[in-house]
Amino acid sequence: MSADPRVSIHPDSGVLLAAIAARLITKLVDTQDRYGDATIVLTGGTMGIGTLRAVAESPACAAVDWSKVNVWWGDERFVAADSPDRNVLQAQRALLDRLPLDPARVHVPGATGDFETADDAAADYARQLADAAAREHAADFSDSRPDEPGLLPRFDVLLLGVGPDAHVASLFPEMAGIRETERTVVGVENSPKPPPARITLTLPVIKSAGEVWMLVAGEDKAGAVGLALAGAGTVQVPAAGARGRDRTLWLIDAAAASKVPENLLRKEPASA
Ligand SMILES: O=C1O[C@H](COP(=O)(O)O)[C@@H](O)[C@H](O)[C@H]1O
Repeated sequence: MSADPRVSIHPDSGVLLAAIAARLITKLVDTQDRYGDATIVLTGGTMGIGTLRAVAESPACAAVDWSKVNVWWGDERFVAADSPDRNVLQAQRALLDRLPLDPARVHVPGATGDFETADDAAADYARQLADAAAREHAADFSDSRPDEPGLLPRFDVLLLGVGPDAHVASLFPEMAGIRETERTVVGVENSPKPPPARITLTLPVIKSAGEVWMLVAGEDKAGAVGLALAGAGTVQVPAAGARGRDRTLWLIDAAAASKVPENLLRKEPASA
């Protein structure tokens, strides 16, 4: 089961980032109230890193118990650990370095110094996922947690940027990664967007998240957003397939919304 997309449009990218940060902080606080901890899957790119900067700037940032936040990445560029291209490094500089995170809860995809190929790093990240899921399920057989696919931890909110070609994470149109249905993580060796080698969660994993938030700004993304929301095929338009089980929220600015189908544009704001 997955939730149909809801669209929330903000006037420009500055307002959008502030709104996303406010939603995210609220989501993490609410989730910690319910479960004691909260799990977020981060994304790189303009909006992904911009969101982290906006969280860092928010006075409400301290409302979250960051020591009980589990952090994952939806994708990573397979480059040296200290490369400025690393989504992890950018996220650390934008926000994570200044938070009292528990290092055991921060799950970092591998870099070139540690693994020979992107596939090797992907296999390691898949193991990290499976280990976390095993620990989570062993600790909590009982109660209120929703049913989970066997090999995955609970993802409360998974953030995704969208490329002008409609890629999400490092799942690119027409490439092998977007067709993957068995593995949780795959290596990418020939990404059309540099750098060419990457590690990415696959679509079934993205769809296991409770909430998937699509963060998009700019006119160059309008075509991709319009196609995804019009229900294009997932292999051609990966963003069309990214959905959460409970909520799929498109948080976009007016420029990115210019080709959204009329029937999806609501007068009232999307419900929280
Ligand atoms: O390369 C990547 O691109 C996407 C989208 O980035 P954007 O700058 O066009 O917003 C990003 O979500 C992904 O994490 C990243 O590796």
